[in-house]
Formats: sequence, structure tokens, C-alpha cells
Amino acid sequence: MAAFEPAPGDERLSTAMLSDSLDECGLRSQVLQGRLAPVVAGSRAFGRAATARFAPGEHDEPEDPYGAAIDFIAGLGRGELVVFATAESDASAFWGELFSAAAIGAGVVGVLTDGNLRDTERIAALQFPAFSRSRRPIDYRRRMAMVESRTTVTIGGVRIADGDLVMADDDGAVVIPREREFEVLAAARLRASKESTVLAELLAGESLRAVWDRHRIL
Ligand SMILES: O=C([O-])CC(=O)C(=O)O
Ligand SMILES: [Mg+2]
Repeated sequence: MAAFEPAPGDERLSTAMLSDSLDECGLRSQVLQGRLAPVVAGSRAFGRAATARFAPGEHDEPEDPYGAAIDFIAGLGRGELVVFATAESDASAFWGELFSAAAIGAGVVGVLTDGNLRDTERIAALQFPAFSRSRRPIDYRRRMAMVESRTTVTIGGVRIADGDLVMADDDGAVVIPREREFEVLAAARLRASKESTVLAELLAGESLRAVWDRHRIL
């Protein structure tokens, strides 16, 4: 799968702009329910989902207890965003400092999970964008197991296929289905440029009514 290369100017895109653009394209249920919070306020990640799913599992391979995760991380590529679906499990953490370091080394842009992170102070120090439902310092070994990877998962009520574009920021997370990304990205880039104009006009003192009537964008 081709690595996702953000275009110049894509740093202006936000989850809110993508959500509006998805709405315009008739995709009205692509925003995750519940806000997955960033470890560091102001974090933002935009990349192709690399998905995996965890489920309860006490089985252990003493020789290679983290084998599935190690293999999954070994397969990660530049521009990918790790998505761990856990059915909102509180049984353990699923990602920490060392997985983050390996992901950074592979050019991964962030991690998003409906479970827990740990080592969060260290993840912050690495400046690795990480978003989760919660935090808990407990290891997943003999509690949870990676049961599937590179498949379609569901987080926050939204299906995420491996390779879909995902963005997370302070507001939450949105998913752009791969087969519609050309259209949604075009709409989002147009919206970002119009919003810049609207912002400048409002800051210059024009009335919201006049600016709305002219651009019909908010
Ligand atoms: O939660 C885990 O087992 C992973 C972990 O601690 C790390 O990546 O440093
Ligand atoms: Mg750790």
C-alpha cells in the first residue's frame, strides 16, 4: 500500500474540518464516539491506519510472550498510524514507551487505542502522538492478546479498515474510508483554504453575518 504523504498545507487540516468534509460527502458517521484523549494536549496525528485487535487471553508463550506485537510493529511503515482495538478493555495497557520508540524508528505518526496506554510521561518525552480512552500501568501479558492484525476493527462505533486514513487531535478522531479519500481530502483542502479567508475577515472586524453570506462556511 502506498505510504500516505500529506500535501503541503495539510498541517492546517483538523478533525473538525475533516468531519465537515465527510458530512459534505454524505459520510456522516465517521467520527469516533467518546473522545480519545492525547497524552500531550495539542498532539495531532494523520496517517494510514495499521490495525490490530486485542481480546482477553491468558495463554502465554514464555519464549516469545510479545511475539504478535513484535511482528506487527516490525511490519509498520512510514506514515502509518497504529490503531489498537480492545473493546474498551481495562484489563491492561496495550502500548507504552518502548513500542513508541520502535514505531518512531519505523516512521509511524502515532497510536490510537480505545484501551489504555502506559509509560505516558515517557511517551510525552518522546513527543510521539498517542491517543487513548484511558491509562493504566499494567502489562497485557497473560491478560490480553493480539488476536488479529491488518484487518477491519471497530473503535468508538466506527469501523476502521487497515489502510483507511485516520486523524486524531484534541477534539477526537475521524476515519476517512480509503475508497472515498480522494474526494474527502479534496473537500477538506478546499475547506481549509476558505476557512483561512473567513478567519482573516472575521479578525479584521467584518460581521459574522456578512462573512457567512459571502462564503457560507463555518
Ligand atoms: O504495554 C506494553 O506491554 C508495552 C510497553 O510497556 C512499552 O511499549 O514500553
Ligand atoms: Mg514499557
